[in-house]
Amino acid sequence: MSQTTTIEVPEGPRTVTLMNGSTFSFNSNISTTLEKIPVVDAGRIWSDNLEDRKAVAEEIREASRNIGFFYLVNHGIDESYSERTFEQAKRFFALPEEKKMEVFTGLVPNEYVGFHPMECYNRNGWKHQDLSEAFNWSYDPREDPEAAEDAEPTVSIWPSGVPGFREGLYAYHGQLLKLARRLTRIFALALHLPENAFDEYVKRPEAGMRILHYPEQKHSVEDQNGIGAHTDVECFTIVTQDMSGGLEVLGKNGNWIKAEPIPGSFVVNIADCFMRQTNDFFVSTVHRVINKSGKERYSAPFFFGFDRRRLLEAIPTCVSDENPMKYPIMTGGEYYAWRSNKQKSNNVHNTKMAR
Ligand SMILES: O=C(O)CCC(=O)C(=O)O
Ligand SMILES: [Fe+2]
Repeated sequence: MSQTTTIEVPEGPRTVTLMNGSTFSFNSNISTTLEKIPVVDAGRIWSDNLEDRKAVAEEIREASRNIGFFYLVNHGIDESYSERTFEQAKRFFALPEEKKMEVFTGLVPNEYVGFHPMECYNRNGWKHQDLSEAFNWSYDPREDPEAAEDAEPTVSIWPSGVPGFREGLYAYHGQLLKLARRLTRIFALALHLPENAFDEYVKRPEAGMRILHYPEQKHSVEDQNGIGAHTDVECFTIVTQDMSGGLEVLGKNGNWIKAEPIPGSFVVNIADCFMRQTNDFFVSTVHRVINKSGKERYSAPFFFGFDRRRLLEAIPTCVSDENPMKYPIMTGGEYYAWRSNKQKSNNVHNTKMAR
């Protein structure tokens, strides 16, 4: 999600500066499956036995500190929810551009919600704009079966005259909320904290979601991304991808690793707030999408983080006198708004509108 700009390096590795301020390099645009993304069996996260939950938490701990990505299989969410979401995505993206622009993201300050048109960002400053379009929506307590009484919604904008669109998307969102709250408990165990350590932080979570459409790649992979290399903003992301492939993860050695689709699985990745709060113990790994499948690709990432009213403080097991907190402390709300505005300021439609 975050925006990036390229520092031109004529030959050798390409270097990119991320929206969170850090810089990374990669060796070439070739991606392989030589390195493997770990597969975690989610069945045990629902076990009544604490030892089972601790065992799966240790697997997630290792994945989160080493590569920052893992597949989650056997998660228990019926596939009909993702199928319905992809049907709604196909329907929405097929609408005329003027209709989609009725919910243009530029209409909502400080939030990342609404429609992000095709080729409106160029996250890595490549020759051609990123070849994807997206629609984002956010947390609404009316759609959360476990909502706290005082929970306020974050604004979302919905297109008129598209019956079933909002309902279909929130049906899946509600299922993912339940899974994400459970995973938050497992992440607490993974950080060697009591299982309920983060419960208060996700009663009113930051829980935005998006549907994305990537047409078939038009230009060379040297000149265009589907979504350019970036890191996500919140604590962790749960991605549903179709069977097209194209999601790539940057390994520590600077090579791109393919996150090949595993039917019925999620791809889970650590995002920047968790990296900050764990003082870099968990890695928020750079990733991108280039759709070389020869067909349209659809995906649905769910971004989960802590209550925006709370401070993003250091996690106690990740700081010490020898290893003090590296990041300034601010509320979730301050951090999310800063990132949304930074990303959206690079939307070419905003520039056009300002002229
Ligand atoms: O489409 C995907 O598989 C991932 C998209 C993504 O990384 C994002 O929206 O942050
Ligand atoms: Fe992402």
